[in-house]
Amino acid sequence: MPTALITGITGQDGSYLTELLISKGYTVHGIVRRSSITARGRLDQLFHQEDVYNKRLFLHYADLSDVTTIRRILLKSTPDELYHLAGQSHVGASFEIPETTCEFTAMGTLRLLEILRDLDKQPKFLHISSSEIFGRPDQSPQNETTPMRPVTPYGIAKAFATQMVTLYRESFGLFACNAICYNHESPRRGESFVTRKITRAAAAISMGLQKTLLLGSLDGRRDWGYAPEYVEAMWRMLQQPAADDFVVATGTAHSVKDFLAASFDAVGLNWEEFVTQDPRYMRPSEGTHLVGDPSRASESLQWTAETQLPRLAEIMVQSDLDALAASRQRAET
Ligand SMILES: C[C@H]1O[C@H](OP(=O)(O)OP(=O)(O)OC[C@H]2O[C@@H](n3cnc4c(=O)[nH]c(N)nc43)[C@H](O)[C@@H]2O)[C@@H](O)[C@@H](O)C1=O
Repeated sequence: MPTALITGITGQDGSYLTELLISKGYTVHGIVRRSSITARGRLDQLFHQEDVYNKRLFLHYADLSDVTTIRRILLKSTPDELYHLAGQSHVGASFEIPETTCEFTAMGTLRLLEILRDLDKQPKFLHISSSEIFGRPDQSPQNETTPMRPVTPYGIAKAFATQMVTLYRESFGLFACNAICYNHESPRRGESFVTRKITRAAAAISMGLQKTLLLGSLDGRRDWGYAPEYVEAMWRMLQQPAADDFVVATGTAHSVKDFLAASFDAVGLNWEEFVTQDPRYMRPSEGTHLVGDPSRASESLQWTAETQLPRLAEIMVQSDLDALAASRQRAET
């Protein structure tokens, strides 16, 4: 059975992708950044399956700047497929830490490509790119040929990495793909991203645990899909006869206000009574009109995003309600 290596395995996408690959019979190696807190909660279900952890799922410590260790992990695990999901993924934070963002997101990707270039057995490579590379595009929806016009440090770092992946495919013959992913959410989304911040607040307010929700700009429109479906598209990309780039998106844009309405509707509340705008969450510059055209993915991968608003918000709110109820019960016993 095939072997995969995943950078960013402990993240939202990494955990869903690991579950998908394990269910398909893969052996999965994951690279984990060493830090004082080991945030592996998203992989919990797999750790508790006796025939999986340390039998078909192996974790290795390495930082994306640690070339010698990454090379050693690649040489020892000899993966057939390498999914590169790691990086500093918060667009707002990239204004505070542009250098760190470029270090991990841009240079981290280049370093991996350079290691692959020297390997005798080169795995198929998938880089998770982002709609942020388009920034303020001239055309809407965007597809794989839309020119990149990033307007955030994160988007600029992703544009660099995306272009490098294309270069290594075209000039060095690597089987290397960019999954140009639009926003994709789930109950495992980090709480600092707007969707999860909203669904958690809607759940907490409805349970009397929170009074208000502070947000930044409500004008943004995003193409929000469901993360477990997006990792399926990533896997399908590496099963193609030739490497290519694919937009992974629903094709429909919604506003932050739409997401608020769907989430607060799910608990029978009106969001306008609880939301206050706070300049601390405003960004110096924002991408606009970001909505993807997933036609190529639909035609070549037979992939379509199924879950959209309001269902997406309902799934996330229900999960937050369940988690808050469970933690309240633990506190009471
Ligand atoms: C495709 C792309 O998708 C994600 O990046 P993002 O689109 O920036 O996602 P977000 O959830 O941080 O913001 C969405 C919108 O919501 C607005 N917004 C308002 N108030 C708050 C607020 O309080 N927090 C946040 N985070 N956003 C807020 C914010 O200004 C923006 O207009 C990442 O996965 C990224 O890695 C990626 O690649």
